[in-house]
Amino acid sequence: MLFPYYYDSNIPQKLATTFSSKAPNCWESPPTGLVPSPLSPITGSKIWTPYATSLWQCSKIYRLSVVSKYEIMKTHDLAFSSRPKTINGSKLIYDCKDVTLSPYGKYWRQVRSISVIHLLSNRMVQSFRNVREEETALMIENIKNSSSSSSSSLVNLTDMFVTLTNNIVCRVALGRKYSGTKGGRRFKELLATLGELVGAFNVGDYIPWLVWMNRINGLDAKVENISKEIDEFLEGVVEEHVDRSKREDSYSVNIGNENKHDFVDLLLQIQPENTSGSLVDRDTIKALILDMFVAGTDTIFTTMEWTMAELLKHPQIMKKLQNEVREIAKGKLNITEDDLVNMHYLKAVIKESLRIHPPVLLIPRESIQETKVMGYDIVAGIQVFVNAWAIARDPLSWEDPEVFRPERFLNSSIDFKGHDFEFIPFGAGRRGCPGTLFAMNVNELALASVVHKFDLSLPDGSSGEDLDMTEAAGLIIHKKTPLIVVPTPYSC
Ligand code: HEM
Repeated sequence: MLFPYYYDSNIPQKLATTFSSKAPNCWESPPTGLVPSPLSPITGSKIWTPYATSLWQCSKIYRLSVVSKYEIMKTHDLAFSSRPKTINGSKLIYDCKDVTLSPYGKYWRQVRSISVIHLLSNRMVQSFRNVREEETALMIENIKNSSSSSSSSLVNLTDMFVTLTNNIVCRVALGRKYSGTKGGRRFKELLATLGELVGAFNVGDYIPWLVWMNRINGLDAKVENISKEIDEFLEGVVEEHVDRSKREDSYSVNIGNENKHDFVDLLLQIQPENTSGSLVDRDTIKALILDMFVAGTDTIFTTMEWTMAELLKHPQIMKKLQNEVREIAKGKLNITEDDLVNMHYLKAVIKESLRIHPPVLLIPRESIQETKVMGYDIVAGIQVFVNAWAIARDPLSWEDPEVFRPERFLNSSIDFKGHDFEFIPFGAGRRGCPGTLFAMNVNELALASVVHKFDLSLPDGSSGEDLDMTEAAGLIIHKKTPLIVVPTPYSC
């Protein structure tokens, strides 16, 4: 007989970290911390929940995840290569026609490869270099202007990072910025709500016959309104591109020529070839655009925000980074991407930030076939959460895991590319993040430019130790409070 188990190392994270060293080796004993949810027989839900009654059991759940990360993401990567289809995800993202939420299969392979070829490949990412450099220079100018125009010289750095990432993704995906327009500002707000709703708990996913409750508690109405507004905005974007393409004489891809064609242009080019049973229909185009915003903007600005917060908390690390950046960029007005190649400490700082503050606790996977994990039979359709947060703070893999110490990456080959399973902020395997290169290019340039151009301090002379490092709840774990700083321009 097959028993479904639900591996959840996410509950409760901090407790689990504290007690993990006391956990017995779960290879030797059955994972008693994982038992069927007492509700399962009543609800008929396929998901069985952890039923931890003691701290010891919590720690066992955690240990299990430490071992099973290889099992899930390497040994049985194919078996766990799908995503659970949720009610909110289906309603908000065109029936999960995007890359992130679509179930494993031919369609997912096709849309993932389209997104990589037309936006996320090394070649495409390099071709957007001018966009990154222009937008970063603009952000630096804005920081300078905001600090001089406000009497208290305070600057909301979180806002600056949000605008930067939004503008970059808008320019490369949609061909222009929308931040100055009313529609663009509303789209930004809608994306924030959409992010919350995609990750929000929907009782119908777990207890299907209680789905009616969403009509009473207002969730259904909220989801419908948001998806309608987002669809109107995206329709407008696609129509604008269709009109433009009709006017252009030649409609060939020209990556070398200042990205004459953006992501939407390229998606529209694919569309006519597949008229019957088209894989890339209008909804797919809108879903893929949305995917790039949902997966690509918050994750990037969150990394910048946490990195900067840790630098403010650790002035010696900030100084060491500034010395590296200012030495390499000596005599230059602006940092270019060529300068980044030799900024080894910068790369170590960002890695350490991703280790201690991974922006995503990994998106759930779902089993597509019967498989045996660690001696346990798992049926198809079981959700699995791999907790990147807990894994990257595991004392069995990391010395002083709670300490922010970039030096640990300096003489180490450990990278985030999905081969070193103690550090997987971008996931691993078939469903690993395809936007890693895109994200790191934006992150490195922005962070290096800020520390190059400014000395930063906290308002009212407060010290880094006072900085609020509380994490906000949600799919993307950003800082609960925005990062407000006092920037003093540094004369290069
Ligand atoms: C620091 C920035 C980023 C982080 C930390 C991050 C993290 C992740 C993680 C953890 C996953 C799930 C991996 C798994 O299940 O194994 C993922 C998936 C994904 N990411 Fe990212 N990501 C980042 C930036 C981006 C960017 C910039 C884009 C695109 C513009 C992007 C597009 C995607 C997509 C499309 C998927 C779904 C892949 C699939 O299911 O096949 N990400 N990301």
